[in-house]
Amino acid sequence: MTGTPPDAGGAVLTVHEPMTRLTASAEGCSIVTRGLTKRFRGGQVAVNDLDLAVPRGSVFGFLGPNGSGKTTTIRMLLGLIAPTSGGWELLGTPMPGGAAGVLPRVGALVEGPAFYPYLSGEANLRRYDAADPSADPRTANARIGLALERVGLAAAARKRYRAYSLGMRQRLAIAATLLGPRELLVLDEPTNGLDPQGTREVRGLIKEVAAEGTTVFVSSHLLAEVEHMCSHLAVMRTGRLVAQGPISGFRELRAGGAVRIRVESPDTAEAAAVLAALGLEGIRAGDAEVSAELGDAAPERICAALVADGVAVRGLAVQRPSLEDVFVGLTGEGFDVDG
Ligand SMILES: Nc1ncnc2c1ncn2[C@@H]1O[C@H](COP(=O)(O)OP(=O)(O)OP(=O)(O)O)[C@@H](O)[C@H]1O
Repeated sequence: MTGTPPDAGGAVLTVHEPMTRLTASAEGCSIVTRGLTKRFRGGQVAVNDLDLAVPRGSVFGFLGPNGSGKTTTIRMLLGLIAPTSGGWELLGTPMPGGAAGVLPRVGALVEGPAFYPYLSGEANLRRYDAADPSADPRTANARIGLALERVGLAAAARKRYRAYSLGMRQRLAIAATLLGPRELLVLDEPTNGLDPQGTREVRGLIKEVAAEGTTVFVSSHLLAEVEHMCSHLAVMRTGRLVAQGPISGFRELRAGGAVRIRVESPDTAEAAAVLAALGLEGIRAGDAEVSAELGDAAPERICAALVADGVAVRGLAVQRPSLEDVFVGLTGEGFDVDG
């Protein structure tokens, strides 16, 4: 394989445009995929030639619009479905051959676990624990107690599941993934359907688990969520990886994006003409505002030119691109910013 080495925690952002091939080495990575591809019967290519490198110890946001292939990728990683081609490693071990040794060290939340509404949180976890052949029944109490403690449900352990809030239910689902010591946690859209309070709870919990040294791989279609939680990001678009790297790299991409000047005015045609006469590019006119790329122009000169031309200026703002703009540029689609 040729091309860019994987970023295993450095400051390099790989933007796959045109698609570049990672020399994905397992060193320093909890997850590595090489050319991972899934074509469903019927011809749909859900994941296309995916090269991921997830640094050990990272909180890795796997971001993409609905249908971009996140769940399919996660299901392949966990051995729930077989890839059409390509390979992958978990915790430095080639898969699927190493599954028996590796999967007990990996906690996963893909489809929400089925809990019994009339049983307590603790009793539900006990059922989960009992179903795990690798778990020693003699230490079940300690394991369950610790898992409940870690997700902040120790006080509500005896409450029935049906009395739990949405956030508590999801924390219990995460507790079920933490019944053993895990080096890697894989969570598919863990805050989907949660209210803001539940989202905060789960986000806080993920940060705590990561602070204890567990690598967390978390998928989301919500940009705002991963932005505040993750150290690294990968962005998917229709089954392909468009960029991956530390979040700082995405912020740099934003800093390098075009700064725009926005003029609020009822005289949009005149304002646009003044901006054009000043040599500004990328002019966009709306109902009561006009914007353009600022380039090297000084905002105060633009303001003076508008006023000198008799344009009624109601507002003037210099705008840096948001991280949202960066993603729209990478994926061609917007993300739900607030959920
Ligand atoms: N079992 C299947 N058979 C055929 N097509 C499938 C199957 N599972 C998923 N797909 C298709 O593969 C594509 C990727 O789906 P996937 O669920 O992986 O995306 P996603 O990014 O997780 O989206 P979402 O956030 O909506 O779950 C979609 O077009 C989906 O319709």
